[in-house]
Amino acid sequence: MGDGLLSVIQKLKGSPEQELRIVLLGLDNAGKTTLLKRLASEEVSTITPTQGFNIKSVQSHGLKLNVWDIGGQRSIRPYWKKYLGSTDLLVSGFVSWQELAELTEDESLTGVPLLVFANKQDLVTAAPAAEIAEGLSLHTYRDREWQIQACSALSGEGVQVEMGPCGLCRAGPKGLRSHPSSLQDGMNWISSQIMNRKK
Ligand SMILES: Nc1nc2c(ncn2[C@@H]2O[C@H](COP(=O)(O)OP(=O)(O)OP(=O)(O)O)[C@@H](O)[C@H]2O)c(=O)[nH]1
Ligand SMILES: [Mg+2]
Repeated sequence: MGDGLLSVIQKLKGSPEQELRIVLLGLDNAGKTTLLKRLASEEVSTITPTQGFNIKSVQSHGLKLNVWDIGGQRSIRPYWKKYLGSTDLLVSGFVSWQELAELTEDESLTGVPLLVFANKQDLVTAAPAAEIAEGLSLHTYRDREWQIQACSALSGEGVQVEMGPCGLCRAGPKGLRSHPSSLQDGMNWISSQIMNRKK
């Protein structure tokens, strides 16, 4: 973690509690509920498909993160946009670039940072984060901060991280770098993004 990020987090610790709304969106079976439960340090072995939505409040670096996990089944997708109002951060994964572009065009998401979790990295069949970033055309997102975070929500482990134009972290020679605990780093990134927005 860079010194800059660390100092932002340290500043956060001394500030009064702030509440943030984070929305998790993605196709069914992507692992959103598993990620939500992992973030809340809950058991992740018995999770069923989400019919509507789940909300959990997670404390991170003195921030209260109200995380909304929206079901990704086809029948629920038409309602996704109803959940976007007052969003501070959009977390996504496993949507097509068209779906992501359409979602992020929603005016309630103007300038809202985007964190993409490239989940299920424990599976040999998982697409690498760089491939997902390319598939989603993340490099074309110039009007918002974005980050792609490879992880396994099941194990809580992360593999690699690549960051967008925010400059908090420079990509390595292949556009990726190893990272020991990317779920936590994802939360750190969220905290720093929000802090910057609230300044
Ligand atoms: N191998 C592996 N399996 C995972 C991972 N994350 C989630 N899963 C599994 O994927 C399945 C779907 O996970 P969910 O968390 O229910 O997925 P979801 O995105 O909430 O799905 P919907 O609620 O239908 O939108 C479950 O069987 C999880 O155990 C992961 O990182 N690795
Ligand atoms: Mg779910």
